[in-house]
Amino acid sequence: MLVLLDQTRLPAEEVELVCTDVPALVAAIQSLAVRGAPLLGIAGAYGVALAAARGFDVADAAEQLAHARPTAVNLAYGVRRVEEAYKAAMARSGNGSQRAAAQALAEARALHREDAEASARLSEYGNELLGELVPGGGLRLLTHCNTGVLVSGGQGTALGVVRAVHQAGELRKLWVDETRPLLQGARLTAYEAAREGMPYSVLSDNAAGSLFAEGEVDAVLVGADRIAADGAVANKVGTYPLAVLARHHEVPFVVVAPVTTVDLTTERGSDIEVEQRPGHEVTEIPPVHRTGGGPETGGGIPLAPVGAQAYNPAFDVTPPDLVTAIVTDRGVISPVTADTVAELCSTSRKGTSRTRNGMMNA
Ligand SMILES: CSC[C@@H](O)[C@@H](O)C(=O)COP(=O)(O)O
Repeated sequence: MLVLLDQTRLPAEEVELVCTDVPALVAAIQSLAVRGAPLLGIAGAYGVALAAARGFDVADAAEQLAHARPTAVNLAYGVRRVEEAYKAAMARSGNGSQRAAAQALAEARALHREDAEASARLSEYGNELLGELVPGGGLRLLTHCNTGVLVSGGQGTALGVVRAVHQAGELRKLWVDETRPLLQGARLTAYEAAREGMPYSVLSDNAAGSLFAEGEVDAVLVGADRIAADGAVANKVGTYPLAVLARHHEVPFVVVAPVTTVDLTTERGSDIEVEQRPGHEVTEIPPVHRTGGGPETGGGIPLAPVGAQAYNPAFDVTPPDLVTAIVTDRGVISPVTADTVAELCSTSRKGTSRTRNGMMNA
């Protein structure tokens, strides 16, 4: 079985969600009980291992899991990687499905461990980059959605960098966008920031403009769900307006993501499939415990007339020219162009990679 922390119940309760089969895990992914690009990859990987261990149809399980949500490329990456390991082990051992199941689990664990290692490098490189972009320390950082330990095998992506800045004694303020409609910022990032003792404030998403105008933001740090070959970045809806604000106010806009989030098979940002979610997430305040209420409602407190139509994309796409830098576990991409993305992706994991201004990271 797979035991997850149910993120829909945070910060009120820390409740475990036990998945004993693939449909339960698919439901957990779709309800955002488990969410965030790197964690989706890890969960998908373990989901395939679970299917193998329990004797389910692994190809069918992989298909269901890979398509549970469309935007975060890490989900399909994790699923397909473990599926391939299982298939290769089956081919080697004939009918030895137990051995193949063990191989699938080993592959999921390897992916989990690699994500933790990648996140440590992201924190290090991101912290270094901020030191260059905003010299002098005492940083006021703005972030969107949730990108910390809750979504990673390690410290996370953007919030992992914030944590490194905080541990270095250089975080003056973390501005936490509430991240409507599902409030991953107010519920989850604030939960992590509080546990870490960070100085933070939650703001409504539409207060970000006045915060920039008052000169209160030194840099924006966000994660990514998919980075296209042209450097466009899909991330939680509300990221693109922050990038526009950052450009207008001449504030660095930095994306932090493992290289597994770069999808060279998606040529342009406009090719990225953006998940559309149910309207009731916008038109209702969600109940902590879903009680049903029919197809038109999510069982929450109505904010709009029942039956109101809603526009509810889960993500938006920020064009590369608005991105100051992408911090990856292989180094920093800046400027962000199709060429610099391709160059970074072509470097070997253990090799050196060019970073901004020709500097090198080990
Ligand atoms: C490290 S997480 C990067 C992204 O996955 C994160 O910013 C995000 O958009 C998560 O969206 P969610 O819909 O909560 O899964």
